[in-house]
Amino acid sequence: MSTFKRASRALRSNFSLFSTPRPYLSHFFSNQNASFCSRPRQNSKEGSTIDLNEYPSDNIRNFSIIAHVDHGKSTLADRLLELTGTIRKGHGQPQYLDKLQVERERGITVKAQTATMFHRHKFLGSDTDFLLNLIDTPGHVDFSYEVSRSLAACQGALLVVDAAQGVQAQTVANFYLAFESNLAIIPVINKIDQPTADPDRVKAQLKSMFDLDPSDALLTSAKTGQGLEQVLPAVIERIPPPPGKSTSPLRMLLLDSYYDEYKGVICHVAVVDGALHKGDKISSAATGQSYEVSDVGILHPELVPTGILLTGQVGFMVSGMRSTKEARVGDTLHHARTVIQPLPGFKPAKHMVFSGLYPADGSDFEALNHAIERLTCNDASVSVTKESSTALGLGFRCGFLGLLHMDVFHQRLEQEHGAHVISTVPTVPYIFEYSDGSKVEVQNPAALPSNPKNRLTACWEPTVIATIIIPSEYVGSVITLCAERRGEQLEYSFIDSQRAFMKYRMPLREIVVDFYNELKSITSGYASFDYEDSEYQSSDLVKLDILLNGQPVDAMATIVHKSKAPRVGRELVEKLKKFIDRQMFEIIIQAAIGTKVIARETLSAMRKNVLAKCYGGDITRKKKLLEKQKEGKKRMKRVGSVDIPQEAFHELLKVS
Ligand SMILES: Nc1nc2c(ncn2[C@@H]2O[C@H](COP(=O)(O)OP(=O)(O)OP(=O)(O)O)[C@@H](O)[C@H]2O)c(=O)[nH]1
Repeated sequence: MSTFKRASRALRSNFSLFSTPRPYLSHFFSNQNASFCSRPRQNSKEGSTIDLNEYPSDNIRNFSIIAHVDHGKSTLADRLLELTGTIRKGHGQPQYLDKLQVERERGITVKAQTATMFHRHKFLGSDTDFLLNLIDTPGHVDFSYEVSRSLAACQGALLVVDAAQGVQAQTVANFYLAFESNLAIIPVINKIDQPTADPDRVKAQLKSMFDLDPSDALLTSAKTGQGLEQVLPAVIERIPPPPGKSTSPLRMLLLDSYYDEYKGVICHVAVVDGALHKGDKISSAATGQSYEVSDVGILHPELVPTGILLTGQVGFMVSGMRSTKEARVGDTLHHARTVIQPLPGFKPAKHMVFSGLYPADGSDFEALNHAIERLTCNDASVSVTKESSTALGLGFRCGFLGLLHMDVFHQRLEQEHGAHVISTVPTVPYIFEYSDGSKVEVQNPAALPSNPKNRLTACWEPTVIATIIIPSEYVGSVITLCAERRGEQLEYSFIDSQRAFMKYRMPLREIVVDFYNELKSITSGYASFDYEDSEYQSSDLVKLDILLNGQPVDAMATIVHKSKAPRVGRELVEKLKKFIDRQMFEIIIQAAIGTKVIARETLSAMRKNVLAKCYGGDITRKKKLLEKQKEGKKRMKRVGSVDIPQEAFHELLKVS
């Protein structure tokens, strides 16, 4: 029996998810021939005309769309929004719910987004109006925290699988997130319009890996619209209504928040019990602070005030909170002066990589502080502590869920908050033990003394359990890659005749930098990869210092496995030589472990002349080049007497 089946069975015995049809299912099975009305409601609900009292919790369905990257979640969400008349067909903006600039530029979802839709459906023999809350989630492994938070507000999930690619690594991860949250899972085999689509093969995979009944799978094309009419009826019939009690005191879960210049913090909430009205006095279970609700409503998909949110409904609330310190994701909010049992909240985010963020211009520290405050309001999974560096001045040490998450946070700081940032080489959190018995967790290599007073006696590094799914012909090269990255094989099996499934325990630092790219390149893009954190393992680690003209640059220090130190040291100094501009004096670039130099390069003196290639040319062209150089200089950091451009810090990341 496959691991999946075993796990699935074990979990099933704990959660009894699919085995017994639930009461709401019995209706579905006896009404297979019901005629479903999938047209948008004639009286499409607009603005303040929406009366949420018409939607008791029995008429509410809360569901997420989960899938591997690019299997079509956001496109499917678009079609459902159109089908219900929530957005106009051909609104001109594909992946409507991917609103951030970074999401549009990269074509990926990084933030889960909620949208409320209204849909009339023949239920129990009569036309009934339903309120459906759809949450579109990210697919990339770095954002699975967003997925697990979204699932807390749902009773069901559409598990979307590409009809040609079949089950991939994040399909597996997301299935288990939904399964362990005891959600009703509706398999949706999407992209059936593709010439290489093979829905029967995907159905067989869903059966063999997750024990999902092939006849439950919906076949759709979010592109052509084929099969979409089955989706909302399935949501209504197969997903249970939210279980809360309308007569109990108010308890609502704070799902997400963001900062609005005019309104302050806007919170996304799920009302679990009771009801919330505009003007109510509410308290936070986490901080004990009280607020008055100045606005409340639904996301339809923009903010639409309704004055009320009832049991089971998901919407927004404005209450004068000012920062993340007040709007804590996972907090339970309740009416002031009522005693309630707080909701379980969310597991704290586990930070996989840490990096220093410094203002590109040292004097902008306060501006960066402000920008980070605002952005963490919308991304509570980032940890932030102040730190200082001899090379870069005052800045922040931030913990991220992965490198893509770090990159996206960096980009959002620039795009949404105008902050120019230099980020230092990311590191994973190591544990070091000294001869006096003390143990420290090191999130910043610079904090590790190069010549410590007490002798280092042991080091540990974090590991992950990596799941890799690949076409069988690439098995050999993937095994070689994993061995090079110090991986230990835990499982190797076949999903079907064409695809292999492997599990490895690997040091986290081996996979955070460039592992996925390499895996993709050796498998012609066919590999899919996911990981979850695991325990620490003992390791032989050393601190590698970078010195410029004999002076260590703390922001460039890194911790590496001893066996890899000579190669990494050599590559680092070679990269730096390429990226640091020649200056009026000679620069000696060295990599060292303690006092021992292991690599060295020399950059000879000469100032870079940006006009060198500008033969003739009029004065405006020369001025342009000089302006560009000036702009570039703003992004430089002076260490001692050496100017280091931001790209040098970025390039270090790729090597180390
Ligand atoms: N042929 C075809 N292409 C589709 C279909 N659905 C989505 N696509 C395309 O697949 C690509 C990815 O679609 P998205 O909706 O962004 O996928 P996603 O799962 O939301 O992606 P992430 O948010 O990055 O995980 C886009 O180019 C879509 O146009 C479909 O049914 N058929």
